[in-house]
Amino acid sequence: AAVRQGIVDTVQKAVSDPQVKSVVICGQNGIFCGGADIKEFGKDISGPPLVPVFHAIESADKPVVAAIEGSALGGGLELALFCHYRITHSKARLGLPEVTLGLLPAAGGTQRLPRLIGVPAALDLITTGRHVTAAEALKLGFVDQVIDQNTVEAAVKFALSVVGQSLESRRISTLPCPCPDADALFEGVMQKVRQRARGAIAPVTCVQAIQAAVTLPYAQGMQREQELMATLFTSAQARALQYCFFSQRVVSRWSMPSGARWDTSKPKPVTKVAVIGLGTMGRGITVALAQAGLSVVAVETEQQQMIAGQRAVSDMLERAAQRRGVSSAVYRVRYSMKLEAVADVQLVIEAVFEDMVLKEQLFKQLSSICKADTLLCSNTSALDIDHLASQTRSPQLVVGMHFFAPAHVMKLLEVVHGPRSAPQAVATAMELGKRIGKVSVAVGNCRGFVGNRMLMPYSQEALFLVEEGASPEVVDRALEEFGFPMGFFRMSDLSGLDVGWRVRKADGLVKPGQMSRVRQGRRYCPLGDLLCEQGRFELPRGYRARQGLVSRRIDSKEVLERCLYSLINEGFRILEDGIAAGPEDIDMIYVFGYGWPRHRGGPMFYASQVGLDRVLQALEHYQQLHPDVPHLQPSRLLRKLVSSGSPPIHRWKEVIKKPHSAL
Ligand SMILES: CC(C)(COP(=O)(O)OP(=O)(O)OC[C@H]1O[C@@H](n2cnc3c(N)ncnc32)[C@H](O)[C@@H]1OP(=O)(O)O)[C@@H](O)C(=O)NCCC(=O)NCCSC(=O)C[C@@H](O)CCCCCCCCCCCCC(=O)O
Ligand SMILES: NC(=O)c1ccc[n+]([C@@H]2O[C@H](COP(=O)([O-])OP(=O)(O)OC[C@H]3O[C@@H](n4cnc5c(N)ncnc54)[C@H](O)[C@@H]3O)[C@@H](O)[C@H]2O)c1
Repeated sequence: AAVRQGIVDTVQKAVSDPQVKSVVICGQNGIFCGGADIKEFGKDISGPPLVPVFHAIESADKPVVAAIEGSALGGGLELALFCHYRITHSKARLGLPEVTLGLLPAAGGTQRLPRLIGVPAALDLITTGRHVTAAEALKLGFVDQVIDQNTVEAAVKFALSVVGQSLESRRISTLPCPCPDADALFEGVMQKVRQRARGAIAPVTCVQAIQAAVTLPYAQGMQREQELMATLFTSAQARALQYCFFSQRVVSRWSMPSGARWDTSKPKPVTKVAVIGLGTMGRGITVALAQAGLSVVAVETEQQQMIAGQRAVSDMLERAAQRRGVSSAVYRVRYSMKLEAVADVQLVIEAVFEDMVLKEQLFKQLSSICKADTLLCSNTSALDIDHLASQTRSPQLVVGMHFFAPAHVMKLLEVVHGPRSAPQAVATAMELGKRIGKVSVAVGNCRGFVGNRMLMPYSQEALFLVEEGASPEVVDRALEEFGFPMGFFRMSDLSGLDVGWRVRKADGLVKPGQMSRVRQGRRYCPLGDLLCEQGRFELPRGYRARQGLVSRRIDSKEVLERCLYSLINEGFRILEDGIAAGPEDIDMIYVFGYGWPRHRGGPMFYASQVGLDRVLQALEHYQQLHPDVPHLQPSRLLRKLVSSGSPPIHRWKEVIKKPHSAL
């Protein structure tokens, strides 16, 4: 509000003062403007509205120049689009990211950008919300000059040089918005955007707003933009997406149950890293590290794997170099079949088979080969980090760095601390994650950590539903309509059914050829094991007949409630155990690592929106029907929150109060 008032007052003064011949609008401290203050949304918005004053800028009879440094995003770029000229520093980033917040650019962005750069380019920028470099903005035609010098000085010089020149062609509102074959274009775009949006409404509404720029005169288009914004502004999806924006920043301010925190723990400098194992994960991790400019030593003991791994890493780095327009020689990766090659690195990431005996042995070896202050990290999916730490001479320097496949693409990194992990070790792993572009979340040590631990009840429910009569397609369809890119069964097929099979075998759950539906004292579905044993895919019908199970019709409501609420229930247990510091940590893990639809804000935020009492009631209902399924037993924390009146999500920590560590 204060910035808006400042703009209104100053623009009015500058426009009406005859002494002023031209005007430059700039930001402070090297940043033009990040757009509207998202924290104001959802509250009563005070202060003056911007659009009328923006129009006063455009209709001024003296040149107004935007001097863009740092960022011009959202309302910031819209302000610049009302200026007559835009001078931009080469390092600036520009864009209309409102769609990522569940909104549309409502200060004229949807009506003005297409007039300036054409409808197809505007559709791309506004429906994806992507940020572009100054060079791309120049190429697209929405900035006039890109410079490397002092932007404000250059803009002032330019503004003085154009005094007296006609501004007619510089007023975007007066430009036409040509779009040949508009109907066909919008039909095609709408179809693509709907598919990509997976249920998100903002991208679709952005297309409708841009269509108004083509079909309506400017003033009516602006009116339509406001009406469409009003439908998004108070939507649950906008709330969820804005929660994600802030949560992504909250999780970087990590803390440990011991009280250690991000702002009191200094990371160690890391320049040289080793990756052990060049399989699926080791390859992606090597690429992610090398792309961030780190020197990497990759160790693999199997000749064939070494050849295949080296080729895969080189190909990925070659493509990355082409995209960046540099030589692949900038990436520093050395390969070795001997573990001794890692002797001088500052940090090791182990990515060998998921086998505790193998990992134990490797950590013992690493502990004697590496320098005493080397950080030893494991990419294990679920194994006990503390046990691995106990194999080394410096257990305080052991943490989990749990990447997600493909590791050079997926944004999530779980940094797992054991009871003995030093705050500096956690700080170093978190900092390294940030450097390689990951959203890093610090979590406690337990089986499966946060993400995979919550996935267990979810996957079991998916199988139980098939036992009871749903087809795998019915389960997947419900989950995909909810917004997951893939349902449980498609995802299992893709990652390989044998992955979970091996984990269940290691847990002693698999009994070859046996059909018993109770294992280790609780309900169990052996369908996945039977598929692996027999290499067959159309099992459920015969299996149900042999088990004497009567098939029933299951609707998508039950699929969602059982799969999602059991996953959420485990999330509450994780909070209770102090494994995750807060609901934001769980939500960011699910959004960035497990394809949870961002416009639903993550599982814990979703539960808060559905209503905690409704989640509790549903769990109690299913628990009564399935008393042999412990994960349907509502967690104590969920009950406690409901009996405390279901406080909003940002106040849950007050109810959790003293999170105790289960370690
Ligand atoms: C700007 C960045 C690129 C900077 O990145 P960097 O990595 O340097 O830093 P951080 O990301 O860590 O950020 C530092 C700090 O700042 C906070 N922050 C950043 N941006 C914002 C922001 N826009 N608002 C609030 N706070 C912000 C961030 O949280 C950090 O804080 P912390 O406490 O954690 O340290 C990067 O930050 C970035 O990308 N920011 C977001 C940029 C963005 O998305 N901008 C778009 C905003 S939406 C917008 O601009 C809308 C416009 O179109 C204007 C619309 C006009 C208003 C219309 C209102 C009409 C209402 C009609 C409905 C009527 C309803 C009815 O009828 O009822
Ligand atoms: N695949 C996934 O989706 C995924 C996701 C997250 C975490 N993880 C975890 O990452 C680890 C690796 O998984 P993966 O899928 O990459 O396995 P993988 O089978 O694809 O690769 C493992 C590699 O390690 C090599 N290796 C075995 N012993 C070694 C040793 N002593 N020294 C050097 N190399 C050795 C093997 O030859 C193989 O190339 C596991 O702990 C797994 O649980 C996997």
